[in-house]
Amino acid sequence: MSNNSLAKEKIKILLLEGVHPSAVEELKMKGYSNIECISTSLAEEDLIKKIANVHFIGIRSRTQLTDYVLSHAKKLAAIGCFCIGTNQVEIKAAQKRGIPVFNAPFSNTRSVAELVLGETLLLLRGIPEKSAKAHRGEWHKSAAGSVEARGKTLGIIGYGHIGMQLGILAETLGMRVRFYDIETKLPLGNASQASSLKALLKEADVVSLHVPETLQTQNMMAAKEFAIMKDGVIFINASRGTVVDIDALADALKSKKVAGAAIDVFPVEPKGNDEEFISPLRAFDNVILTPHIGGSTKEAQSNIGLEVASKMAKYSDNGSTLSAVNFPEVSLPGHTGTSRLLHIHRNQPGVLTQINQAFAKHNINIAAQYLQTDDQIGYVVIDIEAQDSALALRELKQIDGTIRARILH
Ligand SMILES: NC(=O)C1=CN([C@@H]2O[C@H](COP(=O)(O)OP(=O)(O)OC[C@H]3O[C@@H](n4cnc5c(N)ncnc54)[C@H](O)[C@@H]3O)[C@@H](O)[C@H]2O)C=CC1
Ligand SMILES: O=C(O)CCC(=O)C(=O)O
Repeated sequence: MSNNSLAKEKIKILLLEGVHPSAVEELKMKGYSNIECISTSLAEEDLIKKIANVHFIGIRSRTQLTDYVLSHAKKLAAIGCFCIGTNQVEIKAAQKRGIPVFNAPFSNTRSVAELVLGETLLLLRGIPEKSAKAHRGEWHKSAAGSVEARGKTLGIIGYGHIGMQLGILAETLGMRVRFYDIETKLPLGNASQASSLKALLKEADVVSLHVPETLQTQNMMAAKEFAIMKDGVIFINASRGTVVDIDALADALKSKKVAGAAIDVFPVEPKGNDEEFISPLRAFDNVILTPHIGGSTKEAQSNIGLEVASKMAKYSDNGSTLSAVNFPEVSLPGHTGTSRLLHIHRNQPGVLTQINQAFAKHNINIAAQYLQTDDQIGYVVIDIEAQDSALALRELKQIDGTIRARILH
């Protein structure tokens, strides 16, 4: 966004990847009309051209907002990830440019948990394989290898929002729930925390992954981990594709170590519905393959649209950064009769003192001031008399450590 206040109709918003229309409705209701919607992600060179002119961008999981792409986003004020995962954005690169990133941390939780539970039931009965055979005209009526979920152990790796929700649903079927997490977590229902990943893998009949993509979770399921699992284990991944070594999974399926799997996310995913999906897992009838649709339900998408759009509008309207993933969180009251200025700076000693001294020098009266910092940046919001705003902005831009300063309105 330019450094000065911009009329709402001039604020350009780009929504990619078929973000739900509820987002557009919400933005329009808040007075934003300059919205472009594109149903796919964009190739890097197209993205770079588009992003150069927008103030807000909304994406889902496919658009890669790298440091390089963001270096072309000179006007960008904020990023909305219309999903849970934010690994597709170089978060630190956005932060160092003073760009907050918002997401929807809960809106598709239930959808993922329901899908995983359904897949668990189907895989425990060998349904994908039997169904594939029936499609080819083969009649495979047999109880061999088919078991009930009741009494089986579900091992959840990553006991966050989705893992917890899944655990509760699985208990209603009579499953025993164990989980592994790097944090000590309060178990819901009768679930209990395993002392180590190895301990969990040894005892689970069904292993389901619900961790974020991080350096630590990269290939966290590889040959060594499959070897520890029970023979005939069911394996589910609806977290991120980078978490599982797919070749190791293919080997474990070939050797029947893994009796069935459901995979929703892949190390490399097609950019759009017209691109071929390539994976060694296509060879297996006992693997449910889904095109990253864990969170793709009407309910989830509609809620996500509303949630993220309202966070972007709130930031644009009054500077609130509540629940931004890379920014100091400031929840702000509205301001009437004053002008609001935002100042984003590197977190170094003395910035607030410099600001207050600069304002005092010109007798600029501060009606309200809010400051939050994290380890990297500081975020100050200042309400002043409207007539002082241009001068105040000039002063803010001179402050040592400034990343961005602008007048909201
Ligand atoms: N397939 C799909 O469409 C969807 C996929 N997702 C993916 O699912 C992931 C999980 O979502 P939520 O449960 O909402 O996230 P969350 O942040 O609530 O929970 C993640 C949990 O994983 C734990 N964790 C992190 N690193 C770990 C490690 N190395 N070992 C064990 N535990 C670890 C965390 O402590 C936390 O408890 C998201 O990050 C996203 O990538 C989310 C929604 C839809
Ligand atoms: O629905 C999407 O586009 C992505 C869902 C997802 O993986 C997430 O919310 O992290």
